[in-house]
Amino acid sequence: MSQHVQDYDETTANETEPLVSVQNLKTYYETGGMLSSDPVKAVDGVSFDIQRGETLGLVGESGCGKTTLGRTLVRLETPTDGEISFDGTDIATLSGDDLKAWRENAQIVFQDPDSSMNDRLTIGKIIREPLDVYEWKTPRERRTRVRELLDTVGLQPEHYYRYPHQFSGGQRQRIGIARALALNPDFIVLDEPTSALDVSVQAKILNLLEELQDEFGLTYLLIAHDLSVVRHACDRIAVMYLGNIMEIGDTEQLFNDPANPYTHTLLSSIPAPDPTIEQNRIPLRGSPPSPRDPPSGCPFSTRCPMKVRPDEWDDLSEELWMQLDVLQDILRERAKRAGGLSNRIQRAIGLEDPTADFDEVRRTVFDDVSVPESVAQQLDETQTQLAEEGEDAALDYLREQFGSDCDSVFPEEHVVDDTDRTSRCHRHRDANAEPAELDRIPSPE
Ligand SMILES: Nc1ncnc2c1ncn2[C@@H]1O[C@H](COP(=O)(O)OP(=O)(O)OP(=O)(O)O)[C@@H](O)[C@H]1O
Repeated sequence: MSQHVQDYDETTANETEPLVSVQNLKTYYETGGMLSSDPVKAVDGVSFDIQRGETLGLVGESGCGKTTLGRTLVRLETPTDGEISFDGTDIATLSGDDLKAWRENAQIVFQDPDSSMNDRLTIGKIIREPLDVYEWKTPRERRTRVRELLDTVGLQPEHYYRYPHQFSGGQRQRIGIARALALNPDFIVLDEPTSALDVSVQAKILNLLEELQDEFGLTYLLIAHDLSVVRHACDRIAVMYLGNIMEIGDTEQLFNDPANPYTHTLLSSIPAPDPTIEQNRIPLRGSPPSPRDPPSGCPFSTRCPMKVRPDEWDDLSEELWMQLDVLQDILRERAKRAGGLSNRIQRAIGLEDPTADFDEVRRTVFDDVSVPESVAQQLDETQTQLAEEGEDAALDYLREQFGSDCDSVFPEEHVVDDTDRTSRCHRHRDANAEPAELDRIPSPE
C-alpha cells in the first residue's frame, strides 16, 4: 500500500505528524488467583508511531500481545501505563463520555466476524448499530448510510434484511468491515481479518481493504500470523515478542535483511516457495517464557541463537553452548512445574527429591558433546545448588557463570538502516557485533 501513502501525503501535506504515537505503553492483566499474584504483562512498554494513511503490520508468535496492543490502541483495553497520542490528543486516560466521543475515530475488525454479530439481527441492523449508538443523524439517513456501506464493501442493497447465517465467511467479513466503517473512522485495527478465510477469499478481502484505504484515507494496524499477508499488505512491520517490539521498520528492508535475531528466526520459519532450494532454517527452541515472569534482560534471551557470551568462555564449541541453553530450558520447565503449591509442600516434607533425575538429564543433554573440565565443575556446582536451593538458584548460578548483558540488561533501541528501522538487541553494540552471522548456528537435526 506504499503508493497510496504517497498519494495521501500529497493531499494532506500540512499533516505531517503521525496519526498514532505510542510512548512506553503497558497493558497488564491483573488476574489474581492464589498461586500467582503477578500480572500478565501482555504489552510491556512499547513505543512507536503510525503515520497517516499507512498500514503497519504487527507480527509475532501466539500470545505475544498483538491483540492486546490492538485493543488498547482503540481503547477497548485501558492501558496500565504510558501514552497514546491520537491526532495530537492523549487518549490513554480518556473515560466516560470523552472516551465514547473519541471512539468514533477508531474501530476494530475481528478475525471471527461472528463474534461481533448477533445472529438474530438483520445485516442492516448489525451495520446500523454503531450509528444508532451514536445517534447519528436521522433514522432514515442511517438506513441510507447502511445501503451505501453495503455497496462500498461489495454487497447488495437487498442484503439489508438477511441474517448472518445466510452469508459465507468472506461475506460476513465484508459485513464486519462495513460496520467498522459506519462512523467514518480514521484508524482501523484489523485483527487477523483474513485468517479464518480460504486463500482465494483472503486475497479479495485484502484487496477490498486496500481500496477502502485509498478511498477514505484510512490508517491501519494489521495484525497477522501469515507473514506473506503482511509482506504484501504493509508499509512497515513491527515484530513483537513477549509484550515488546523487537524490530520495526520498512517491510522490504525487514524481510530482505532482518536485523533482530527474533525477526531472523520468525522469517526463517516461512517455507521457501521452491522446496528444492536449501534454506538456512534457524530452530526456535522451546516456548516463550510466561508473560507473568519475563526474563530479566532481553525478552528473547532464553531462546536467542545469537546470545552474547562472556569472553572467558570464548573457546567453548557452538554445540556445547547450545546444550548449556537446553539445560537451562529444562531447569526453567522444572521451575515452572515446581512452582505449584502442592509440589512445594511435597518437597518441604521430603516427598520429592528435586535432584532425583539431574544425573540423567546431564548425561542426556551433554551426551554427544565434549565437556571440558572447567565446564564440568560448573555443572557439579549447579547440581549442588539445585539440591540445596532448588531450580531458581541453579538457574541463577548458570546465569552468573555463563550469562552476559543479554541475561540482565534490557536492550536499547538501535537504528539499523537508513530508513530508520530500529531493533532491540545487544548485538547491535559495536563491542558485540562479531560474530554477526547467523550461519554459525548449527542446523537443527
Ligand atoms: N483478558 C485477559 N485476561 C488475562 N490475560 C489475558 C487476557 N487477554 C489476553 N491475555 C494474556 O495476555 C497475553 C497476550 O495475549 P494476546 O491475545 O494479546 O496475544 P496475541 O499475540 O494476540 O495472541 P494470538 O496470536 O494467539 O491471538 C497472553 O498470555 C494471554 O493469555
